[in-house]
Amino acid sequence: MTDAVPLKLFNSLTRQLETFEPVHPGEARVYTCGPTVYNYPHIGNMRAYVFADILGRTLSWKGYALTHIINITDVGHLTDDADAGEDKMEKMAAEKAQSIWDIAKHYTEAYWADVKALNIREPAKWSVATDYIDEMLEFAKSIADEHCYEIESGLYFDVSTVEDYGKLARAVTEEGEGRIDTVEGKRNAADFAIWRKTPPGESRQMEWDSPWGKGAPGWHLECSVMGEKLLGFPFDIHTGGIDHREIHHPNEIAQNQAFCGCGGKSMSLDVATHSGAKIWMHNNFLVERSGKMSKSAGEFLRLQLLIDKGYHPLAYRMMCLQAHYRSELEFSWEGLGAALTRLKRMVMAVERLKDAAAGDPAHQKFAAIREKFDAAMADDLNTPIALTALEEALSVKKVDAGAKRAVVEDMDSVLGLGLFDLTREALRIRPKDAQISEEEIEDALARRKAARAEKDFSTSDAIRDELMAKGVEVMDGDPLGWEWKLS
Ligand SMILES: Nc1ncnc2c1ncn2[C@@H]1O[C@H](COP(=O)(O)OP(=O)(O)OP(=O)(O)O)[C@@H](O)[C@H]1O
Ligand SMILES: [Zn+2]
Repeated sequence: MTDAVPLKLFNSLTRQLETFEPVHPGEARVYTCGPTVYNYPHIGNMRAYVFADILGRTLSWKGYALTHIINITDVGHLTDDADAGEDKMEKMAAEKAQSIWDIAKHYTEAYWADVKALNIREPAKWSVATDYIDEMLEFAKSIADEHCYEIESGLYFDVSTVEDYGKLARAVTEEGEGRIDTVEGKRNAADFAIWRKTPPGESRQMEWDSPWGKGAPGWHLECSVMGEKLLGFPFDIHTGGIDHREIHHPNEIAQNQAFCGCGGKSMSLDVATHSGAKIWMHNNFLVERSGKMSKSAGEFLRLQLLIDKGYHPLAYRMMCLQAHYRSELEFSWEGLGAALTRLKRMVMAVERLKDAAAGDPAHQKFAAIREKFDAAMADDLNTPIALTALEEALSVKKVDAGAKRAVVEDMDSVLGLGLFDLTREALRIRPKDAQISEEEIEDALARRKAARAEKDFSTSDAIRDELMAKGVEVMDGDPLGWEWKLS
């Protein structure tokens, strides 16, 4: 743990790097927009949580007492973020002819499995949107008179009642009108529903009574309310994917301004605390050659697919860390393979340290490397550079193994690769469609080893060919000690 270099983070609201100064001394309170649990998360979604995890780990490492909240959206997120379309949860439940609660449970558990596999730390709380309906109604009531109006489809927020609406977004003012579906009776194109009424004659699986009739809360309201209830306004940092910078977060900010009573036209958003959170951070997208990875588009890449193809999930975490969170990252299988190899090398180097008792991380041989690591993380979470510092630490020669272990463990507590829990064997996953089991491979390799020991090279070669025919390539003298791979 170190606080040598002050932590600087990029605030999307001011578009500047800012030194982190906690609202409550010694504490860090972070809210992360969580998944909408209508489907499996794709690996692009998981990039958002790897990023939030790195942020949380860095704050802990810098010595702040962290309270991290990630919500689970189980109601209210429409198929179009800009306030149009159907509720994603209702739609999936109808398609699958299942209850929304079952859908939510299934996909929340699937998301948690990915969280675990990627070494993403558990937040202080997973706040589930439907557990906060009463609080949402209270929040909505408190801003309704001054900032909202009721029309047939629901209670709408009038964005012209707050100063600087859309400051966070880069595109809304130019594109807003064209992108946002018009709803009959809306005063401004960017106005959004904070309560959606159930249309007459219809019933929804999820609906609650409200002063504006039976219905369901708007997605933006949910995050404002859970952030306020669990962390208190203002809290330190609000995170999400870069798409949230355009609509979801500007709308949250508008509600927060209204709630804080600072929606009056004289209050500018330059006073950071009026937006509910001091710093708004956004990770860029994981993209495919064809564009942004998205599950709405049909086929998508799940973490489980990577595992089925023989890639350890932490290879994907490594891939994420190799890019800065604010850069786009293009997914490719080659890139994932390279990330796996890099992880393997680290795991092999760490294997030699496993027997050493952790020593003094302040050993002078590591001083410059530790400084580099700290400077990288403090520079808006520059994980690509931090990874190289970790590799440099691993390659320091003729040094006390205990000191090296302590330094590496400390760095890994920030990067979260779990190097001391991984083994070479654990990293070698047999693809699901492989024709041969791991035991069969190991057995063949043992027979081959025995044959070679007896200088029976024809048997040894025959076993190699036999394995090759089953898609397994024997790798004699592989510098990574891999022994075999699937060809
Ligand atoms: N391709 C991507 N790369 C990185 N982050 C992403 C990507 N797509 C979505 N996100 C982020 O993932 C998080 C979870 O999003 P959510 O569960 O609401 O999915 P979604 O918006 O319905 O997904 P999709 O847009 O793929 O249909 C959000 O923070 C969102 O900004
Ligand atoms: Zn949110």
